Amino acid sequence: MKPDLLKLLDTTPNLHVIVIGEAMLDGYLEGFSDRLCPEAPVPVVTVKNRVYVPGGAANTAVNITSFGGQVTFLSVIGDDSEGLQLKRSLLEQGVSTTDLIVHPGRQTLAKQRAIAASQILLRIDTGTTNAIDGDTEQALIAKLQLVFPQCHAVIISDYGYGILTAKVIDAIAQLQQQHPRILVVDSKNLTVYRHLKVTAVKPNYEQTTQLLKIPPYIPIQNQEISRAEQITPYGEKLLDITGAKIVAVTLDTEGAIVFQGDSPPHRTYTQPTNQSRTAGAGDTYISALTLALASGAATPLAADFAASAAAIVVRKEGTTTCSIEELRLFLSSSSPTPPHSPSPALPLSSSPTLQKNITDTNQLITVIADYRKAGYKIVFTNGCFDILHAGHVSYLNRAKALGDILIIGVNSDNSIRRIKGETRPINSLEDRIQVLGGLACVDYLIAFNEDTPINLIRLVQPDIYVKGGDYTIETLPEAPVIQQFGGVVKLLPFLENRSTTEIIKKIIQNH
Ligand SMILES: Nc1ncnc2c1ncn2[C@@H]1O[C@H](COP(=O)(O)OP(=O)(O)O)[C@@H](O)[C@H]1O
Ligand SMILES: O=P(O)(O)OC[C@@H](O)[C@H]1O[C@@H](OP(=O)(O)O)[C@@H](O)[C@@H](O)[C@@H]1O
Repeated sequence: MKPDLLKLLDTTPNLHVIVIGEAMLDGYLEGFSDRLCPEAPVPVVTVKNRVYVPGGAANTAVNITSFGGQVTFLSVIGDDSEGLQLKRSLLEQGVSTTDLIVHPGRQTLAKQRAIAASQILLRIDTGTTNAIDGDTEQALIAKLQLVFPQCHAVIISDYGYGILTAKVIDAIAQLQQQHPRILVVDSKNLTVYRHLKVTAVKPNYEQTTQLLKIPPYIPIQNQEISRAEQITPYGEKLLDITGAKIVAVTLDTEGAIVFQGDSPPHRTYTQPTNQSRTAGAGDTYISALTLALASGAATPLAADFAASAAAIVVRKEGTTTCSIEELRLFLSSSSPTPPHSPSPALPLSSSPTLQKNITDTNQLITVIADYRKAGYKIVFTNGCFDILHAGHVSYLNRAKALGDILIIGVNSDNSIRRIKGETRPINSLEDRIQVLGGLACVDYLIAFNEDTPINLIRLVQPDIYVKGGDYTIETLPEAPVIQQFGGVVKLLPFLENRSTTEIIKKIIQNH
């Protein structure tokens, strides 16, 4: 359970958000390709299915609606078939098109992808990209003036295709002075919004390096630093360049890093989806961030909310959104995924189950602190888990059910040798961690080399410490330590006739 984040879901439906920016029509032409074009060495795609969805700023508007918010969508489209299709798609997704200005002199922006065998082979962009004319500008400003005083928040979704002209930006600045609102900007050129002193900006990594005029990070062997590490020292500079109160830098597979005033940067992590074919994860992120800030959430909570929504959409294909129900399910799920899953910078091996393995106690402390802040109950247990059997699995599932996050201290090979003799363990620490990591109930694993887990327990300070076997509270050496910091000890009996020693005996007898 993530109580604070879940509470936000109750407030977002009451919010009215203006989205202003470039409406696009995203097209997905899906088919197959079994030959090359005779005129040029390019694949011929036989289209079997066409899907059209709102894109660009229109995707942000749809995202607000899908979170249950009320949206006024301000944009300019052409009087053409793409414009008609876009209106239809917006209406299908519950976004009113009454505030869309149709300008016969413009061609609606459209981005059509040709897809075969799940690969985007080509994107064709069409539409007018120069600035809107004076009359359209005035009409847009008039609409803004009408709705601005009634809204809770404004999102500027500026792809640089002519809607956010200097006059429109100035009009927003004036309105913001008269009726200060949560004002969040996603723009390829954030510097032009500096004088607005906006609430938040959301550059992605590429835009951030451009803002900072630093070269994008290219990994060099043996000098691996993450993009988050590269950007972290620039928090103050980014706040200064953009004039924003909050700068949320989204880093695709690395999650996001959020800067605000003198507070330490707030980092969110994501489960990297390397083959992600999602378009508009940034649109989802900014929509959720804006709604959370408009609900009065503190910045770290708003950032976690946005990261959770983005984590949902990146599992989907194409231009897509996250519904309030999906988010509720995600946030209620007891199995932790982003925003708090371990950083991809952790020692990963080829196996995803090893992502649960923490080798650095500082990392463990950070992870636990984050969960605590969000109101989670930490359960801790420890053991050898050599040759995992049904008794272990049932025990661990019951341990997990006692709280939210299950952390296991796993005895190192040396500590098992000392406790159980030279012939043990049968399986190495790496293998035991790999097997335990495959269990859905296990959230984090950390090895310990001492004979008892007492030092680890002092570090974790679990809400609930679980121990199996024949102990009583009186005979359990860890019990006084747990009780010292207010934790609870739970003793769970093992299943009968299930033990690693029994398995070893059986193998020796029968084979
Ligand atoms: N491939 C991915 N795997 C996991 N999460 C992702 C991936 N791409 C994006 N995200 C999530 O979506 C957020 C916004 O995505 P990003 O690509 O940084 O922005 P934009 O879409 O604006 O370029 C990220 O902060 C991250 O949480
Ligand atoms: O900026 P260009 O490439 O010209 O046009 C925008 C597109 O790249 C896509 O950008 C995505 O946003 P994200 O940038 O993924 O958040 C979404 O808004 C899509 O709907 C949109 O088609």
